[in-house]
Amino acid sequence: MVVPEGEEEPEYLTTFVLEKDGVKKEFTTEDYPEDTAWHFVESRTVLVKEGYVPPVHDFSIMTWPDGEDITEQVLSDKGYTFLLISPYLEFADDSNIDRINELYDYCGEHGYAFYCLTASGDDVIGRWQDLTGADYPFGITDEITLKTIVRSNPGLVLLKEGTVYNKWSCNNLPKEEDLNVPLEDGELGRLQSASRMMTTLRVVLWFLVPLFVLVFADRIWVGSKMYRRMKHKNRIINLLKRKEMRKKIVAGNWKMNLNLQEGVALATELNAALAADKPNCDVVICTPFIHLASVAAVLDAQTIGLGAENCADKEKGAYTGEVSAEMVKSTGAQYVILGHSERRAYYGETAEILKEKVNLALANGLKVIFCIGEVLEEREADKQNEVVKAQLAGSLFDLTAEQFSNIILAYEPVWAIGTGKTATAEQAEEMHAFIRTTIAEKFGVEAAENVSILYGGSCKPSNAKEIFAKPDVDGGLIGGAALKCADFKGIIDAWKA
Ligand SMILES: O=C[C@H](O)COP(=O)(O)O
Repeated sequence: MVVPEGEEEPEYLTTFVLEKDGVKKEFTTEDYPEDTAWHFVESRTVLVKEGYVPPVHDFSIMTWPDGEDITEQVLSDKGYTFLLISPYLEFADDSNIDRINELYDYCGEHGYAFYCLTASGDDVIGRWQDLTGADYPFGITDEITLKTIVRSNPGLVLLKEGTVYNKWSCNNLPKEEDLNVPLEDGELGRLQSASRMMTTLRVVLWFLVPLFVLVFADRIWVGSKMYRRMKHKNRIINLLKRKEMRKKIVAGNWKMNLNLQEGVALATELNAALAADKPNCDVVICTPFIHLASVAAVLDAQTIGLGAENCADKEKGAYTGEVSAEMVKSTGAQYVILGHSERRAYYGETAEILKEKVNLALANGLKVIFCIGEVLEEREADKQNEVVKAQLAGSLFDLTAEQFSNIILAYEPVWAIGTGKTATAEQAEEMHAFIRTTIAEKFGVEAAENVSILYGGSCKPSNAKEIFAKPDVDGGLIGGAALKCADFKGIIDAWKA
């Protein structure tokens, strides 16, 4: 044992109880008998003078059977010493004897000391040797001391210079593979505190680092969620900004209602109402062919645009009852509705026919209000996007971007037309956003941002404001409510704050 400078070495007294001819007697290291007829019974160590408390104390080893005190030799050994600790060999667990013997062989190979320390008597030690084939040397140590060193019986301690480097219970002895390298090069020979550091490091690596990664990932996720929210918010703001730049339109579709006089009267009334209260949006009325020229005459073209509800898919010629795009244009009209669901359903207008009509209308300088929308069964089958996309593609996707700039789209869910059933503002926005995305994919973002998309289907003064407030809704195509000036104006006024 190395005692630091300035410290006093403590003094211990070890007494040994030996027995001869049935008589027990106590001895110390001073008067330990050389007579081998004395048999060891037990030993006790007591502190007689306090001093430096070494890592291992209250400890002495007398060799067995010679009784040589090797305590100092063991504790000051600069090399490794294994101590197999068994206060009572008679009660020791002998199930790992082979491992202990292997360990002793390992010590022999590498020059490490190995002792079995016990407080058991001669007979017991001898029996243990017979039983286990133990070749290792034995030392006698006080049983209490041994019990305080390790609780397991037997237990194993690795010492170096009086410092305990490692301890094992009998069920957790060094494994065979641990003994493949010298103690100097392996984990076994590391000071336990260093091992604890390694353990701590392992905990950090296996537990804290993943925990940190998880926390970090969680923060990133929260951050990205916030970022997505911000992005979404910004997108809405941008959409609303872009919306400001798009044309806001309220268009009326009189359908097959009103005779000429009624139509002219309604147009005149509307013209006066909007002259008195200027609208915040473009206003268009689409009338039957017979009204066009007369209505054109009463409208202030700066305030109210005029459109037809249809035009022929032929340029001109022997098509009895048809009205060409060129004829529509000649009345003073600037717009034409094409692809209305009623034309598709009742007059068999296919995507191909509509494509012809669109081309002719554009060629004659008309702006086209092109209608698209799904029927109830299609919505119930969740096919609305597919249907609308096909309608767009079937009639408009051959246009150039420049031609497309003269198209106004009108989404009219057929199940909401004239039924009093309105799509919710959210349903409308969802579809309008989808339409805009579809246009962006085909004609580019700029075209998509510029195209006005109107909502049609039971739009009234009472619901127009909510629907028009949606970022992708740019106005309405109004049927029934366009036949009364007050209702139509009420919808137009939805664009006012
Ligand atoms: O063209 C207009 C639409 O078909 C909407 O008609 P509605 O407002 O009577 O439902």
